[in-house]
Amino acid sequence: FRLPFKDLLMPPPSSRFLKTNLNGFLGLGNNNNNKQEEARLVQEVNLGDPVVMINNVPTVAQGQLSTITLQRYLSSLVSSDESLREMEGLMLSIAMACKTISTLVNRAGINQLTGLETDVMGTRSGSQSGKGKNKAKKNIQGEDQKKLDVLSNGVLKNALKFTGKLGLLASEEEDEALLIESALDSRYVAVFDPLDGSSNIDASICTGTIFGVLEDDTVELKNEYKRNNDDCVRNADAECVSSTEALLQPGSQLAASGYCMYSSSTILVFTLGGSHPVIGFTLDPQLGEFVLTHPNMRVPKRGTYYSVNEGNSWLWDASIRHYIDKIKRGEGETKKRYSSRYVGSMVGDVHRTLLYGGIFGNPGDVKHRNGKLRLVYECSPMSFLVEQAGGGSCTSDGGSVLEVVPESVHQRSTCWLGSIEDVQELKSYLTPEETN
Ligand SMILES: O=P(O)(O)OC[C@H]1O[C@](O)(COP(=O)(O)O)[C@@H](O)[C@@H]1O
Repeated sequence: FRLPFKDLLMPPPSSRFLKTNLNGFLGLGNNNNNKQEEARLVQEVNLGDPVVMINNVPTVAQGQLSTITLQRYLSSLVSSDESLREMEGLMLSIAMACKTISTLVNRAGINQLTGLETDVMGTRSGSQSGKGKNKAKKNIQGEDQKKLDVLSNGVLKNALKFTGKLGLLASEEEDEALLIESALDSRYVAVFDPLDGSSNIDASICTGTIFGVLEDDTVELKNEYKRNNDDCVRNADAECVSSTEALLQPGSQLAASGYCMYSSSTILVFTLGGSHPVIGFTLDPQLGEFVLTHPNMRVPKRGTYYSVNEGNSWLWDASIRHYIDKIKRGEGETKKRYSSRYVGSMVGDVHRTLLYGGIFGNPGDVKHRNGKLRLVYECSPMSFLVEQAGGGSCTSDGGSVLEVVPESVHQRSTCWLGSIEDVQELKSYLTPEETN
């Protein structure tokens, strides 16, 4: 069956999807008891009894995990902690956007959504053909934007705006932070990379969405708005741009962070910080719902994989080259030889590191001192998540990623994260004086 294109940008209609297609998927004929079975399934996955939580970790009988949808998990959390109600709305909107982006990514080749986002240039400047030349659009960091970068950005931006729970947002694909006039009183601000690893998108290699939610100093936002006579500076899309510092908070201040990985499965992994676990939900294509698959993700204390772009090793600091050399020769603390695993999509490499352990890094080098990754919407949200799962993270000078105070929304930062013992071993190379 084919979904008309416009439906791709609409929130995936889980129950309608279920109603129209479950029979087909489950190969059920359409007689009465199948209808009852269908109704029971809808009932159970969406509403069901409150989820039993021990220390905020959903605790269910084996084999029952997948009856817990994201919606059910969040409503159970809110039933025991009303202060999470706004976060529930935000997470459900982020999940809806990720479902939509997952569909866009899966069908990119079918819908001609691969390739670069372009501008038609020079029609008037007397070009012979009279036809303009397509020129790749670039984001503020000078990177070519993929069509799916721009589409995913639109999907997530609108999903967050529509919640009415966010006063400010920043994205890798937006030159400036955007003030949401209709929600200046809201409690939260959000940062995101709508499609991370987009250099892999046209080859259908895993990509992902990274997000972070911070508590907001609303007064600051309102004052800025007031200072502009209840108006604001607007960008080409008439959106309010903001120069407030509400987004420039260290990662340790995050109220929630996570990613959604688009790969052989679509997996949403996040934490609400504090006493909440790092938890993972897999998109069930039959139900169109995220169902619980990873109730309490913990990074193994030690791994046997390193994940870094070794193509740049000749440009690295000697201490980093020394560390990687030692662990791959089996001359590190464990005397085990480490294997290299590198997808080139941070979300994919971090997801594997969260599950299997080891270390992922974007170390920076003599050419790019601060590496390639952005602090506010890549390094901080991912470090917050990995540390919440019992792992570690640091910058290439051995400092804490989560304590770096951003000076600008798009600033880059070096970043290492993974198993706590692996990060500590790396730090012993980066700051020998501190560790000896
Ligand atoms: O090409 P390099 O230097 O290995 O860098 C790869 C890194 O860059 C990224 O692709 C940056 O992501 P974007 O696609 O969001 O710009 C990361 O996903 C990945 O870890």
